[in-house]
Amino acid sequence: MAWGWVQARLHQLLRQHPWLPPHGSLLIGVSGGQDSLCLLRLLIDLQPHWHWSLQVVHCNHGWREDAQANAEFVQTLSETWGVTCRVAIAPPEIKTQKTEAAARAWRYQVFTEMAQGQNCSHVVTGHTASDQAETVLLNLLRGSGLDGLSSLTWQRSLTPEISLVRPLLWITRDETASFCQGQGISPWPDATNEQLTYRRNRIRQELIPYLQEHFNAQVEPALARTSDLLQGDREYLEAQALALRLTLEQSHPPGLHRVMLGQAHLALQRRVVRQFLQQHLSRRSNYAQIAKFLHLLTAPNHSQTDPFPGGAIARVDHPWIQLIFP
Ligand SMILES: Nc1ncnc2c1ncn2[C@@H]1O[C@H](COP(=O)(O)OP(=O)(O)OP(=O)(O)O)[C@@H](O)[C@H]1O
Repeated sequence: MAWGWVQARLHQLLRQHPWLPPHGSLLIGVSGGQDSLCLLRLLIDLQPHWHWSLQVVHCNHGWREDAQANAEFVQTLSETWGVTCRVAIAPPEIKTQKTEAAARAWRYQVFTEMAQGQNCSHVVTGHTASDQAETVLLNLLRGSGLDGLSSLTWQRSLTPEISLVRPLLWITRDETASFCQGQGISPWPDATNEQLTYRRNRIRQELIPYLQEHFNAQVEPALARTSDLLQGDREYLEAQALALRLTLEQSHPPGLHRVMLGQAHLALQRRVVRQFLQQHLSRRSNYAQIAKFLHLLTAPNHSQTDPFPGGAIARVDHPWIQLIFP
């Protein structure tokens, strides 16, 4: 098939960025909606040039009455297009819980385990600039910092061996819809997208159209660009914070040198503490937890925090702030 501008643009992008290497083994997450069908079609069109090995995974959450028919649609279409498709069925707790967060966590677990089982080095999803714009707005309204505003990245690690790649962050949902229409592809309608009960859908269906009409017709690519710019800043700050942490960390008991940490800029202090807590408490800390740790920078000797989740406390043993486990 002759390439149109969408295939050409993706091909050019992948030549500029080594996200999906030639001969790579790609596992493509396909819901059956317009974005992931556009992604699947594009990767199939580009495959003869890149020599990828392609497989599809569909996650059946079992939430909707048409879930089984949706799964069969993805399976049949993939196989018609010559790509093997595997369907994962959600465990009962996902079916009953019905929260977006639980469903997403389960999906990423399926992606990771299936990629490991099928020896795939890359998982590919169909997130678009529209998803990125919605994520920026959602997180901005929650009071996120740089990290939340740049969370939908082009690439991140699922495991040390497996990357998650989102190569459609440059295209909007309207453009994937036109692409599908132009190719004669009829996506599976997702009834949950129509419900305004989910905050993301309200942003998609009410806030973005309002912003497009009254502020910026190109608000989706504009917010996607904001996210992209911030991604670069975040990577830089994280690298600086890591380098600093390594110079002021002791391991037994885990601690940070508070005099040296106190001399750093607040932006770096917050990141160093977050990295430190994440490493030793094995969970992400929030703004309040980081603030109470930083409070110890100037507190009297032997001051301590109340317990972090899991029971550990931080305590000043000058010149160190140490983590003490129960
Ligand atoms: N049921 C599914 N099965 C397989 N892949 C899926 C499924 N749902 C979503 N995906 C993949 O994830 C992409 C984004 O979908 P969607 O925006 O609905 O997910 P999300 O929950 O917002 O994910 P994220 O948390 O990563 O933003 C899709 O283009 C597709 O590649």
